[in-house]
Amino acid sequence: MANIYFVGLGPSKMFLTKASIEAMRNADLIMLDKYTSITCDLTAEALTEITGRPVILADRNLLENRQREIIKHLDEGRNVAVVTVGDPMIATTHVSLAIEARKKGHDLKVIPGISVHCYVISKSMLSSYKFGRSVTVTFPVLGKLDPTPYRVIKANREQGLHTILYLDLKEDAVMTAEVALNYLLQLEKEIGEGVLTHEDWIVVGERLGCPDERVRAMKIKAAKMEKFGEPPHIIIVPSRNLYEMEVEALKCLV
Ligand SMILES: C[S@@+](CC[C@H](N)C(=O)[O-])C[C@H]1O[C@@H](n2cnc3c(N)ncnc32)[C@H](O)[C@@H]1O
Repeated sequence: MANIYFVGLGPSKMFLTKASIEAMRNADLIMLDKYTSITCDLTAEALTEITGRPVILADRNLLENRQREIIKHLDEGRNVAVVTVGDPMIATTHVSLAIEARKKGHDLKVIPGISVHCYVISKSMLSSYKFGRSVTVTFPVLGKLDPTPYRVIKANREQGLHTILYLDLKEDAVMTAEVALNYLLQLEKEIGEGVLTHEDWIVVGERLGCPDERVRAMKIKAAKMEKFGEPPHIIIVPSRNLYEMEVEALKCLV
């Protein structure tokens, strides 16, 4: 019987918690999830330096399809920490590994970290009670855009809710805010239900938690001219029925 820790690291080194460091130090082996998020400074080397433990980079294939190899470490008595940038259970795919390990009788410990989800809500100063379902803007497949983000923004707006847009991450491509915005405006052109207009506000978060972080509110017409910095980026599409206080808060981000 061994322990499997699912550890949230937060967005960058300075947001590591005591609890996350302690959990990693209790592990014999650290697996750093390298595919569900990206960060400016939470490298394998940085984690080894902080914890003194060996760190391996874990890709989607290992964490989703080769779970047996991880369970084998546990069966042989080694404690494993699966560590994720942000929170280990928010907008990630680690639950199935957690369930599998638990079914095999291993001890399951989840150590929350500051998720980009919470981080951007806080920085936007929009009402946290008014966030609806979040969604990922994905790269086109065979030249075709997935309309799901458009549909989700529409459904949220119909209920007066804000939408968080995660941007696609692939081994070889990271979606920027410019690209995501182009895709959304292309969907508006194709579907034409007036979900996104040039007068709508968006909030764009760039490199949250890093020294060069920026969180800015702008109208879509201005965002189209904007050059954003290095990724990762995240976007909020606020509802159209903003409280007066929310409007004032957005003005602080202009
Ligand atoms: C699927 S979410 C992973 C969420 C992660 N489990 C967490 O709790 O933070 C990954 C997406 O969030 C956004 N993101 C992650 N970290 C970010 C950061 N530091 N700054 C801006 N956007 C970020 C990007 O759009 C990225 O593709």
